[in-house]
Amino acid sequence: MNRFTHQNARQFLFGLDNANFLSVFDEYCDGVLITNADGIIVYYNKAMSRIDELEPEDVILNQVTDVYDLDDETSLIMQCLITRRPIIDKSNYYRTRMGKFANTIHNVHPIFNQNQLVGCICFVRDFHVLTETLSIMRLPETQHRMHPYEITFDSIIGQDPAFKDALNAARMAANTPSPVMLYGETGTGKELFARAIHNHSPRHEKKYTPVNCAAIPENLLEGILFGTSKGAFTGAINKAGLFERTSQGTIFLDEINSMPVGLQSKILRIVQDGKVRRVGALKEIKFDLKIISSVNQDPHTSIAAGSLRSDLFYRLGVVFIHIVPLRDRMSDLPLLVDHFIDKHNKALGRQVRGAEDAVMEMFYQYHWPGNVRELEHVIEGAMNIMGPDNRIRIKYLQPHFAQGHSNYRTAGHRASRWMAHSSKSGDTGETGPSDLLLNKNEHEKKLVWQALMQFRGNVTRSAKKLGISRQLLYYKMKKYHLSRDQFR
Ligand SMILES: Nc1ncnc2c1ncn2[C@@H]1O[C@H](COP(=O)(O)OP(=O)(O)OP(=O)(O)O)[C@@H](O)[C@H]1O
Repeated sequence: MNRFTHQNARQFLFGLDNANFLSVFDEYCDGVLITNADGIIVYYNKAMSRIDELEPEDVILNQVTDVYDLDDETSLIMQCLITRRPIIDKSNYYRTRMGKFANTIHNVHPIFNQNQLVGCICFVRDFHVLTETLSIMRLPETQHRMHPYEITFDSIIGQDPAFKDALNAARMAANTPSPVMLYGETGTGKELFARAIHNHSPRHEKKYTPVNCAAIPENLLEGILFGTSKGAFTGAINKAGLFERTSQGTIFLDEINSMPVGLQSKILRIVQDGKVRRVGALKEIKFDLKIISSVNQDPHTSIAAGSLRSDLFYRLGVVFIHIVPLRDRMSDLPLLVDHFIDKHNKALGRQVRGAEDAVMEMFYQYHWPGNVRELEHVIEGAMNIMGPDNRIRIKYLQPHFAQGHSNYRTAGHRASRWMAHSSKSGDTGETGPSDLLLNKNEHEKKLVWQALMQFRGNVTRSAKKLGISRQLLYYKMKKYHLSRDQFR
């Protein structure tokens, strides 16, 4: 018989006077479990007891590996104690020794007392609710502020040649059943492309299901995608997965390179067979879907790193579309800025006319790690605080953007595209400190380049911006080996 109580256990771990804070956890919404340095459970709250369906009295002062059907390798608590490092947001699928299965997210932290490891504290969030609903799909971004059905290729802004190629490829692929893989950094518009493909496809009246593979715990993903069958595991119910439920529509597997490789092989098999089998079921069910997937890392790098199966890449990347990052299509900046000002004018009932030159200059010089999404947020943020003014000015930019911009410049990336261009054209951009003429030329070339970039090679508008005649601008372009086509 277990003769220990909570109070004994607290004393066991921390000593009498230091354990009063533990009462905070008694009613805490998530499970909380504390062990000593040997993995002996010394605290176990009510939420934990509900998740495991075990009584604290049966658990406290037992070894973790005796309570759960886990060993030193598979128990996150034991791993935390062995490595002495925290384990953050790790999904877990475990079984208690009494046979209860649980789907959880674990956060486990080692506890040190004067540099001595004395135990660990484990916070456990129950994901049972998710398995019940099986509807963990990512909702389309609210920022679209456009009904998803309204997203067409016309709502995707960009004239850059590589970007237009991507749009054309997507437009053509919308009419075929072949899978499409979108590759682009965060915020480049992958979801927008996926939605436009669906809306242009013959399947547009059927369902469109976006699934954020990175956001769903590994152990739930299989059931969510393929469905579950009663008896597959304790508590499992008959439920169709998203492949089945999207019948004849389009499924968008976002960030497929974050999906566990084991599950990637299953996806490959079912895509090849055109049939899906619910977890724990014998019967296979046919499906007919357009599959769009996305990767946010160069697939060849992901394959080399082992996070993407090459066979899946070749299967799903039949049509492979690269969406270029914003920093590589800066000629689209004016268009995008106008588009977002217009969009937020409508949303906020404003009449903002544009951004002042200094803002555009700043935008050109920035590297936009968050791509178009970041640009939109910067504009929206400014429009929220500019009062009745009708131009976006530097003072309205959010401090974090100004900070990010300044960090980027201080890190030596100033006008990186400019520098890249200078070195490409054989001009290193380096000037001796006393070489005034060279410095002047360098500065002039930079201004010409920026104006042409801003107006996408339009000489009349660029000359006007620079305050010089068109003839003089042509002369300067010749002098600096710049052609209009470079900026279109
Ligand atoms: N070319 C574009 N034209 C208009 N809006 C765009 C464009 N590209 C992106 N956006 C806007 O930027 C935001 C982010 O786009 P989206 O969610 O499609 O990016 P993503 O590549 O899927 O990002 P993540 O990988 O982080 O999910 C959305 O609000 C979208 O409307």
